[in-house]
Amino acid sequence: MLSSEGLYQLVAIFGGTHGNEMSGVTLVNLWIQNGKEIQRKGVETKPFITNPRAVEKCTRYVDTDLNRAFTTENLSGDDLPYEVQRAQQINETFGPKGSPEAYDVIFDLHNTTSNMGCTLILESSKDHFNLQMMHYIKKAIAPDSCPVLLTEHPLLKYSTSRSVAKHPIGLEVGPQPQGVLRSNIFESMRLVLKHALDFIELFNEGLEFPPCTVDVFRVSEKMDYPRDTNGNIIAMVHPNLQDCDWEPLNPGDPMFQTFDGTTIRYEGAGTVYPTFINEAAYYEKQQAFVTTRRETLAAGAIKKT
Ligand SMILES: CC(=O)N[C@@H](CC(=O)O)C(=O)O
Ligand SMILES: [Zn+2]
Repeated sequence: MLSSEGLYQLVAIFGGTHGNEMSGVTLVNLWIQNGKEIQRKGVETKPFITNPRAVEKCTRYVDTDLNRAFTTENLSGDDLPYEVQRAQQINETFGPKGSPEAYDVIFDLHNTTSNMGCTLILESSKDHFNLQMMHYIKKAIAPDSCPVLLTEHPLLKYSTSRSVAKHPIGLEVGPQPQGVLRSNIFESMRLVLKHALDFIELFNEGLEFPPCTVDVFRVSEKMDYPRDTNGNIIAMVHPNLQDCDWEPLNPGDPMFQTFDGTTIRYEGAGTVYPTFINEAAYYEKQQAFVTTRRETLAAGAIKKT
């Protein structure tokens, strides 16, 4: 049985890791003013704006993407774009990454322009605490769905802000345009967070969570837009694929549509489940969507000692 020690859980809620993703920015600012909604017995929860300059400018970042900046080199380096300095400060306050002093749990609140609904992002298939939490949230939110995206991948994994915590959890809710607040998206993010904090409180009170399984979508392949030799995009996401995050894409299915109306089809080996379809922030990352594959993960029992 996996267990955790200590009198209380140290929890942080990050908003504004991307300054134009308004649900997290707004919720965190709300909770900085009045934290009653996020208080739980035996849990210390700190709401925190991770990239205040980007929030001020309502832009994803100022110099470089903060949610890619938490690499070992960055965290010890000293040439320093704004977001790298910020990464070092965040690592000091909420980490150090990989150390016993690090925060137990960090929720990092994001919005996407993709039609992903309310997605939980898991970084490790071996994080039984997070798997148990996600199992709890999925049950609490049913019949609404709450897909889990597993970003564990030898090449596609990236070094997130939340990765300084022992148990990093990304919350990705969409569709919502950059710089825009939509009440439905805001409220669904808030509700998932409520269930997540309830889970931590129950765990902290000594409740035992029996073994369980969690269905996840594991990141498989990054798909770029078709481009000409100058790097310019020559096709758009096909209308049959647009907004169809988490739905099966089979070999032969339409994937892109060129400006003269030609269909480009998916030619992979088997069925995949695309997500982050047409995410605005990923044009600069040469990514039209990612494919995922379904998997069932097992979580062992957990109980606080
Ligand atoms: C649209 C967006 O910003 N998504 C996040 C996903 C994550 O937090 O893992 C990112 O690319 O950093
Ligand atoms: Zn984001």
